[in-house]
Amino acid sequence: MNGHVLRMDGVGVRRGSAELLRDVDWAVEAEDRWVIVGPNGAGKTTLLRIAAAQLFPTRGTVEILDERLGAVDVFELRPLIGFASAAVINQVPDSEKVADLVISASYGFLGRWREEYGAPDHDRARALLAQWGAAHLAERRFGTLSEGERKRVQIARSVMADPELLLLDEPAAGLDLGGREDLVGRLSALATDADSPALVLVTHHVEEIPPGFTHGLLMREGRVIGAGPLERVMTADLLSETFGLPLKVERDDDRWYARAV
Ligand SMILES: Nc1ncnc2c1ncn2[C@@H]1O[C@H](COP(=O)(O)OP(=O)(O)OP(=O)(O)O)[C@@H](O)[C@H]1O
Repeated sequence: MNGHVLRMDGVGVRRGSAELLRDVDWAVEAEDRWVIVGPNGAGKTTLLRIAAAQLFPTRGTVEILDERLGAVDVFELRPLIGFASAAVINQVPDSEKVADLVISASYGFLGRWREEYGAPDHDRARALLAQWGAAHLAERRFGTLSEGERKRVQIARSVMADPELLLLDEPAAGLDLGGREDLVGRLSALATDADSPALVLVTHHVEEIPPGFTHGLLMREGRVIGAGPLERVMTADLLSETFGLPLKVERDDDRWYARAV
């Protein structure tokens, strides 16, 4: 690989007269841990879906794991990318057993449609559920889980296939304070593990940025407002421009906080 896990140049997405993304240049390297921060409708999920090889841009070029989007079979590429998002998880039938949902990711499927899973697959699925604090949910039906429980299972599933790029779309959305802090801690452990894949996490809240994340991409109205090392982009000026209101930004013990002034 040339060092980039993901590279976008001049990426734009248009739907009718709406510009969902405009002129996005972005590069993610293997050791990077990125957060994408921006208000509702900024284009974060659209950008993530391109990174997940789920959506083709209208303009620009995209390289994922050294393959050019548009010139590669996306069905070969997608199993190398972990993607935890509401859009994926909403397709899971309520009756799906949690352990089966996680294990089926080893072949890039949703639902346990293949039957030839071996003991190592089962062991890995159980270990991942334990790593994300969901070991006790393995035998439950997905439809019976709470929002926070679903998030944990979703992340365990997204790492099952040992991806080279892991994309997490708002993993802390809908969690209570204890659940959020627990998840931030687990994501921080993931971020600081040198064996982890390149990480990209989307959030609306700077308080949810786990320690160990290294870079930030700030988005507003489909454009990049700032991109680079976290300490360079998490400034009051750039975040105020991103959210369209004057903000005060503080850092304490590797966590970030923002409030209106
Ligand atoms: N097919 C479409 N036609 C027109 N506009 C669209 C279409 N699909 C998405 N949009 C708009 O594109 C914008 C970006 O959507 P996207 O889901 O990427 O934003 P987001 O930053 O993830 O938002 P949120 O934080 O609310 O999840 C939104 O304003 C959305 O309404």
